[in-house]
Amino acid sequence: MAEVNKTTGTQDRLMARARAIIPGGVSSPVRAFGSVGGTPVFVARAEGPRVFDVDGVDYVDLVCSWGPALLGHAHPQVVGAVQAAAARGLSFGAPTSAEVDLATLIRDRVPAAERVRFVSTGTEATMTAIRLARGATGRDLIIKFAGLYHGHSDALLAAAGSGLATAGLPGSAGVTAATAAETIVLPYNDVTALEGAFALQGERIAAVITEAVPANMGVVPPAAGFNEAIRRVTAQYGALMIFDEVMTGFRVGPAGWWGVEAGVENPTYTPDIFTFGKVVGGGMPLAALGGRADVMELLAPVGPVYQAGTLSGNPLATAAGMATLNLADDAVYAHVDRRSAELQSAVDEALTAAGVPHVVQNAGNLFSVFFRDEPVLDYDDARDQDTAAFARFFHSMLDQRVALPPSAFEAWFLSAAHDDGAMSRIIGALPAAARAAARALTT
Ligand SMILES: Cc1ncc(COP(=O)(O)O)c(C=O)c1O
Ligand SMILES: N[C@H](C=O)CCC(=O)O
Repeated sequence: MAEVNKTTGTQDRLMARARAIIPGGVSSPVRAFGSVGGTPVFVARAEGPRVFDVDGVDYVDLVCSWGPALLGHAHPQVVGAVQAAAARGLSFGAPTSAEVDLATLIRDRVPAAERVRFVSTGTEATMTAIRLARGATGRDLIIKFAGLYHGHSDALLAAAGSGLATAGLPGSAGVTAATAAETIVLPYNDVTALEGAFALQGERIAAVITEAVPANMGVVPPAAGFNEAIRRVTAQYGALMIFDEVMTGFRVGPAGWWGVEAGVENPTYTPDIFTFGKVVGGGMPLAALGGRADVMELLAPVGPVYQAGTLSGNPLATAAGMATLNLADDAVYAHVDRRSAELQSAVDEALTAAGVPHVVQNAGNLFSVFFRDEPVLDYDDARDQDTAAFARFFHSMLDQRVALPPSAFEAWFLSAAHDDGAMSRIIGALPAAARAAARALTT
């Protein structure tokens, strides 16, 4: 096997070429290693729990394409379904039976998604959900929570998590003051702030959008009753509840976080609109929104809320999504849950042994590690961690051929393909990484 070469050679030459033609060298900022330093790993191929760089070095992958690879990379049946679809044509710009089948499968798993519309990215799904809520209510304002990320549409970039949290940015240039003024940002897990915002301007608020479980400032589980409180307050004021399951949908369980927390049979709460992405497209560009029939039927061509997409419902993407959801049975979720619990304990043990302040937080199989010793309840807490210690931890893991998300603000992802071999490499790497983090402690 090739030696790891993290500072010279192919990766650095590629990054130099990339920077000269692509801003920052990357197609999405969080990949750029900006907060951890060093050169990003250029991936040539991936299989099961591993990615292989352009020099042929393999890494056990805890990024999993930021969530979609629930079954592991290049699952033969998923790849086969995509190949078969490709042979029939790449894109038609016309309806297909595969879209109907996938929409039906989504509704079978999440019955509250009474109607489903396909788009290509999570950003489009949440952007459309906001427009739909405004169209349904005739109101302008929306509420989002600080540290939560819903993609990069103008309305949703204020105090956003993910790449903005990683770079320490409060929002984005290029968003007009008028747009920003229509987004109210509240602290997460704070029912009093939510009730206060509605008491002040409830008749102007179209929707509250929330991640089912925030996982873009690290994983911050909703406090008991918080999602129910959003449902209660929005219903009281005639606003809609948009439940962003782009990250959690079909990953934390067959019916996403809603299935885990509210239950599918007699749900304790039911959002008006759900957004899905990542796993639902099986690694291809596909996302969706779904929800109450009367609200969803406001979308064009039935209703007055316009939304469209040349590649929406693309046949390769629907084939990948269909194959993935068909394979994602109870055994897959049980495996990912078990591996996640195993890894959480091992990280905790290694960091404790090295004397590194930390807290491991999870919601189902979704988890992340904060380099601080107090629980994280909101974005202020999440930002109050030792990111320098994380950077050292990250690079030690990478040197030992384990690829973590290159940010202290992202979740770690496992898959059904993470077998004993993959787990033993990860767990074996943890003590040295924890000692490296200990040497970097700034507090
Ligand atoms: C919860 C959540 N919503 C929306 C998005 C946006 O999805 P996409 O990157 O596909 O636009 C993401 C991830 O990027 C996400 O994690
Ligand atoms: N946290 C983001 C999505 O969930 C990371 C993906 C990206 O923005 O590139």
